[in-house]
Amino acid sequence: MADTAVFIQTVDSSGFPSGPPFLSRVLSGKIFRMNAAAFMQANAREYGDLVHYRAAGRDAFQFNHPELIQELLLRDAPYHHRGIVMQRAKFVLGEGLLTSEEPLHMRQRRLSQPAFHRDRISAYGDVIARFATQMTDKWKSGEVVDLHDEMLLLALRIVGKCLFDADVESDVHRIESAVDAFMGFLPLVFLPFSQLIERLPIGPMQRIRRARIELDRLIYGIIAERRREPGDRGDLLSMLLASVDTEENSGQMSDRQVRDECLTVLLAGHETTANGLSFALWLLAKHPEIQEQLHAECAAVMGDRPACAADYGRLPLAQMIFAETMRLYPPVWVTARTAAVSYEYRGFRISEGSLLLAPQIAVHRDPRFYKAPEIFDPQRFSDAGKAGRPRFAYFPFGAGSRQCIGEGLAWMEGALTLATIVRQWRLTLPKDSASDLAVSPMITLRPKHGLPLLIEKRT
Ligand code: HEM
Repeated sequence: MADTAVFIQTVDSSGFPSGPPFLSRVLSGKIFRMNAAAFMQANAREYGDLVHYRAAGRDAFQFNHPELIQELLLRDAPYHHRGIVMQRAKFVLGEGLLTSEEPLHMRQRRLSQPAFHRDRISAYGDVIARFATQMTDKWKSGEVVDLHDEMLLLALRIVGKCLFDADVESDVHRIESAVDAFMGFLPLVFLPFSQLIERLPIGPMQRIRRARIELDRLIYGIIAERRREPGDRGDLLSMLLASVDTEENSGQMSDRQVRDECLTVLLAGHETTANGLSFALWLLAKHPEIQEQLHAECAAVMGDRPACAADYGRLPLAQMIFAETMRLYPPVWVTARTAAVSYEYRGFRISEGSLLLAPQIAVHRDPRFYKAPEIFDPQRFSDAGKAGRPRFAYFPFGAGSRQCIGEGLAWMEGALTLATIVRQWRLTLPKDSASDLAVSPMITLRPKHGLPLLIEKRT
């Protein structure tokens, strides 16, 4: 049995935990722009469970052990603000759930929560299965298809329909290019004087401003349409609008706030799920034996009919495949905070403004908690496989008061979409495909060059 006790390396001369030298390279932004995930993985391997370095002109602390992750995301949460990427993301997202601080965040979360209740998620299950079937009905056997594009489109349609009862199909390309523009913002955040750069008329900022205008037009359009035909449709937008209507005069929630929440959920709710699904399909193409096991599960549960919400609980292998995929390729690959105050932590001083980083991408591949961590093995998420593993060795949806509000929807989407595809289709890597999947760790972890796979209809 591996030694799983917390290991913090000897303090260096400056009174911090150990960390990588050549700080100037980190400061240059190059590491964060090109290589942040690999950098954090190397830190975890080489410097132990709490690593210190300088990044973006601040002290950065990297937390690499489940016990430390729990302390960071739960116990010490009152000492923290959002990470700097989310703080700057207000430029696009405003004060939505992802970016807002307490007490606004908690109030908005309470208002939004009913739309993500278990009973609502079951109702969304049938929408997921229907849209996934519509997608595969258009596929042609023997073609190589970029399934990342397909997953983005699917996830966007699902979130649009379930949470806004809106058909976003005609706006998909506008939304995607807005997301791309937004991702291009990430490298700028880590440059010195990044707040000044935001105000400059340079290419990436111009693109983001244009994207924001496009997104505003779309969201305010959906809101206006709903105001013309008010009523409770049981979705998130109904809940937000109802609260505007009742609280308008008390000034507690404005139209702008509804826009911020809608935009946040639209962006947070589709790119992550689409990336998770894409990684799962790639892993299934790479592991035909596991793909066949999933096909057998789907055939036993669904026979010749398409999936429906009620199948979700009967597809344990589909769920385990999605779980193991997010272990290896967590769509949110690092969870970040900044210290809102200075505080003592395990004998160290964390000063106000420090960056606090919990990298899923490193902890999920820690050999102390996952034997042969590079191997894709969905059985790690069977009851027996999970037994004895610390809760915070796996946190693809974060934890604590900021834990993903859409987690239930994402699990349902993951399992039902994989089942819909694999029941009828066989996926293989096209000839001459690289044996590794190139990934791009921006705000989310995404396949770098799309996901071209050969799809063949099963007979
Ligand atoms: C596989 C898919 C998904 C993954 C891996 C994922 C991951 C995460 C993570 C790690 C966080 C916490 C961030 C932090 O602590 O700073 C988060 C927050 C959030 N997610 Fe997700 N997410 C997924 C799908 C969704 C979906 C489907 C929705 C909505 C439809 C959604 C909406 C949100 C929102 C609104 C927040 C902010 C919650 C808050 O701060 O109260 N996510 N997500």
